[in-house]
Amino acid sequence: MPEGHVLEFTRVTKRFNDVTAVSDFSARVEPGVVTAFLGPNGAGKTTTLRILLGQVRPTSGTATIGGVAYADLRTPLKTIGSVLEETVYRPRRSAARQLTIAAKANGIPLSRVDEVLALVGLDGEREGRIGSFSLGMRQRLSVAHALLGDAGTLVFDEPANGLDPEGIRWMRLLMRRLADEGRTVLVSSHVLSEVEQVADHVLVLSKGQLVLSSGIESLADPASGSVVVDAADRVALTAALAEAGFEVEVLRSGLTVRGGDAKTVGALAASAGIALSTLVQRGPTLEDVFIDLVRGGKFEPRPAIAASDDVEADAPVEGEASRPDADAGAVVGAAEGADAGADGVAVDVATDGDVEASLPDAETDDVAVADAEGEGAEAATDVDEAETAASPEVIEEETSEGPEAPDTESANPDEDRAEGDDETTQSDAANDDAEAVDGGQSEPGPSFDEILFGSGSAATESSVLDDPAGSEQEHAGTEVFAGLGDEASDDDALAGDDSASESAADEQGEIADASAPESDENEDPRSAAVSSMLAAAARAYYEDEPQPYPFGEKAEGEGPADGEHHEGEHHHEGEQHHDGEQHHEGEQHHEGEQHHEDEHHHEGEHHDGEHHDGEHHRY
Ligand SMILES: Nc1ncnc2c1ncn2[C@@H]1O[C@H](COP(=O)(O)OP(=O)(O)OP(=O)(O)O)[C@@H](O)[C@H]1O
Repeated sequence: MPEGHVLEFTRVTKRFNDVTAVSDFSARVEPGVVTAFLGPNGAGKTTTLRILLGQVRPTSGTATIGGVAYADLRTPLKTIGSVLEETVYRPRRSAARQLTIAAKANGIPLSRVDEVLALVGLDGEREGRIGSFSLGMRQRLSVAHALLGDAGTLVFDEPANGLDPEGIRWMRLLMRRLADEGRTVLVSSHVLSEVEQVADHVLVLSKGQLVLSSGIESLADPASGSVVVDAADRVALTAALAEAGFEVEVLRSGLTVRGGDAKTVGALAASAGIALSTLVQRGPTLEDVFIDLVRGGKFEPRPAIAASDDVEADAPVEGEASRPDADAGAVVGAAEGADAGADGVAVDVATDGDVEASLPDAETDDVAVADAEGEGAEAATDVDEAETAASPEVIEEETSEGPEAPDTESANPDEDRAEGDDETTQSDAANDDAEAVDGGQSEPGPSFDEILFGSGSAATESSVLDDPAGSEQEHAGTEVFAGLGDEASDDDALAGDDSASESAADEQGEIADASAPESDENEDPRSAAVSSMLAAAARAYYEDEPQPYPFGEKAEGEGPADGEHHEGEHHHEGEQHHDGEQHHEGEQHHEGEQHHEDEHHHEGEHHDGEHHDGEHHRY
């Protein structure tokens, strides 16, 4: 079984003309766990991953896989497999053909093609033309490609896109399994719920900067979550809570109260003479954490809940249950958040839905990018076939609005799960002293969107939270980085001249300088791996997972792990995505593997993928 590699990002910065997509990003991603790379649209996740994959040359800094830059890997596909957003394929190729080309280019036994096709559920589409595939099928094909080399490291960029609920679940289980096998799994997402259910460790990126690195278990402090409460007289209950200064969200299944615990809320209701029909203490969602974080740094990592076992009990349930339902409802009270630290902002927190919604504008405009490449690329498209090129991803033209594409799949499967847990824990709690929460003076705290976008105020200065006791476990550490709201940092960077760098960036060879991982100073968040509560939940599902996982021996000669220098292929081979053919080929643009990468890819993908296929996630 291939072993995972440590991914090391050292002070990575990437500027696209006047846009700083990634700013001084340092992080270490460990094997054996699922690390979620979280952030809103435009935060810089894709750019960071592309830098790791040698598709975009960083303006500064390094990104390495097991200490080796992508460009220096001899057999990339055997070292790191990736599923990037909006991958483009040659429409006339069959799935099997596509994978066969990649296998050949990477010295992978052709028998592996059918294996991975079966693994992703496309065995029945072996000869089907990719152009006729649905978005979800293409996504599965991308996964098949990523798994082709049985690599020890897998990178998924918004993998849920295009997948139906079952597909998303399948994807989660797959990631869980890969991590459990000791591989390194890095998955980006802007949909919190997806991450919560499978991640062991979370890296949060906001406006190109790492703002939080934490083990999921450290975030799972039930006390920092919220309370779901309901009563026949919901109006009266809402009023009482609002009056007491609680922030309340009205959801389909009840009211979600932030800033207090079940005991307090129950007591408050009792003193107001309101009979409750539901009272449930929920664990915190990532949203809760972020909100808390910004509100004066209330968030404090919780001692890592040790091992998986215990974890199972609580977490799982909570994990899912906790998700606030897609805002079904209107935010009500808002008033005071616990501490008034934050500046005013609307309070409606929530749900993924919100998150997405808000993104819209953000970075849309910036796109600037590369020029012409698009076309060239396209042209190739059809031409294609020829296995010549190998690049799998072709697309059609580029438009220019890369980044913003509308997100199709927002589809959060879980959306509604909501607090299905309404197990009514009727609390009659007689306690009267419902100290109505901390004063009602509060000002509304910032919304989750604000927090992530930093639009509002927010963030404190990088404060590093202590590691929860006993959290030395690898990933248990939690670090909160620089203020989310700081835009300053970025700006400085905006050197108009970068353009030069861009174009220059193409000098393939260098993309991702091989420079070994320079020891980055301090920031190396994370610590070790530990199974989180949520991971435990995922594992639970895992049991039912129907699909076999045909990895195993295979591949003669492909040494998994080190990936480094085994065979003799050059990095240039461009295995990255699909085929693993050299960049020199001609698909460059399309595929985005080449030098010109930077812009190309993005553009290509975005445009192509998006427009044409409508699969985009961006806004
Ligand atoms: N080739 C490019 N040329 C110019 N700007 C770019 C290019 N690629 C990305 N950007 C900009 O860099 C920023 C980060 O984009 P990136 O795609 O990395 O974000 P993301 O976090 O992956 O977003 P999403 O969740 O929407 O995929 C955005 O402002 C985007 O417009």
